[in-house]
Amino acid sequence: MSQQAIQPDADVPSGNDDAMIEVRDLKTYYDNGGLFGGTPVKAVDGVSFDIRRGETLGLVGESGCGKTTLGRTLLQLEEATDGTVAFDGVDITELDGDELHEWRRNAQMVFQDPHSSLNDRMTVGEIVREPLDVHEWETPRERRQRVKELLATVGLQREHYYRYPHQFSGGQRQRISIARTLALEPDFVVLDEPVSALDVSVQAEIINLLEDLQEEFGLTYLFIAHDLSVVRHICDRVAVMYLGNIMEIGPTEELFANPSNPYTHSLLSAIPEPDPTSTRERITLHGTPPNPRYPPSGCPFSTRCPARIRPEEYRDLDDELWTRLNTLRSTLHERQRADRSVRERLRAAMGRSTRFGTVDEIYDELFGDVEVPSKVQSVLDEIATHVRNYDEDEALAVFHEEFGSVCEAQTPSYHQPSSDSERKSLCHRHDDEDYRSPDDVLDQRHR
Ligand SMILES: Nc1ncnc2c1ncn2[C@@H]1O[C@H](COP(=O)(O)OP(=O)(O)OP(=O)(O)O)[C@@H](O)[C@H]1O
Repeated sequence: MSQQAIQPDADVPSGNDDAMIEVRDLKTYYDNGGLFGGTPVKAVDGVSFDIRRGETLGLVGESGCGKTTLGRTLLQLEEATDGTVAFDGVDITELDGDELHEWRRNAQMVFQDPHSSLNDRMTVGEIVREPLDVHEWETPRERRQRVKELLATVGLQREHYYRYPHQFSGGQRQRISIARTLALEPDFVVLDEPVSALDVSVQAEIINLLEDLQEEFGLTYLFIAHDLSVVRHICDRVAVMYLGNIMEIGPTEELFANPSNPYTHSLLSAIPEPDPTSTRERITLHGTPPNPRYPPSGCPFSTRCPARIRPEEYRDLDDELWTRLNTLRSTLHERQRADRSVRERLRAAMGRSTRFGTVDEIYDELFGDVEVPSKVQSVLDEIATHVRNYDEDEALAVFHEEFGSVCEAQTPSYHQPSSDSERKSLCHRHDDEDYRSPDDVLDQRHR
């Protein structure tokens, strides 16, 4: 099988000519704007992908991984820090003023919560008409007429024009938002968790409406969602995001049936298994994602990855112990970045307990009930000495020296199973000359 590596910042060939939006090495950092700048939050940290005309691309990942920021940056509601977003060949990150105002007609967003996204002091008619007013579309009479048609299109009644949003249910309010979104006949719509806030019974109605509208008006969607079953139903392709990066992208059914990336494996494994005879174990993701202000070195997923590559001499170490060692690494990272107040330091110096557990507590918690070989124990002892001296940097250096691998030493490249494949996955393990594949490792450990 030939493997083709693409650097994350490379101009990724789309493999198809029907790309409506081409995103290349896009970064969106939030700067707190403090006096001395400070370290920015890397909400989107170098993503490249295409969105094809007429498709629905799903965007999934844990809370805080950068989905909304990415969606907003595609619409220029957030300013890109770096990279390009070409919309029908025009780099919209370069637009401003009148050009940006004019371009905005093409692209709209539907928000998660229909209760807070509609202005309760405006009538439904005024809300839906507002974009037409802003863009001075035709005459006021024609605008009113258009709004009434839009209300009918989304399954509301023309008489609803004069009512207020609070008179409507959640599902109806989301229909109002959708009507407003369609007012200027956009080509591209970002749907940011459009059904998450709705009752399950209403979710299907709104999903059906979105599918009908897509067909009728030839819309292209970016569908941001937590609920993977909805994504599986509605999306043609899916991008899986973690800590500002796209870990895997590919056709929905292929990706759900046969995930390539360890993060996709972990995310899908959280969905209840429909087959009761399946012997596959759930993969439990330990800890929370790292702070996007201080992403780890190497692979973004390395601190939690159930398939992290081990140094040769630890290949056969007990899996549970290996997991605990990874948890220790995450804990050291968190302590390294935590803002320790003067009071905390004083309490520690006086031997009183602090909100930072002592290293003995942490070791007891992590290693108290597992057998630790003497070689590992002596490294743990060395790490503990540095932690007692509040030198987490040195503790991590010792950790990486002994237990580290390519996963934290180098940023992985994207791999495609073959040059014409639509799948891409960001993981060192795809380099099958040197390592076992993610599938192999996870199958063995989680069967
Ligand atoms: N305006 C902002 N200023 C600073 N940081 C921000 C801002 N907006 C988002 N962030 C941070 O950027 C990161 C990505 O946030 P974002 O809302 O894009 O993630 P998400 O995947 O959409 O999360 P959720 O699923 O919870 O909506 C988070 O760490 C978040 O705290």
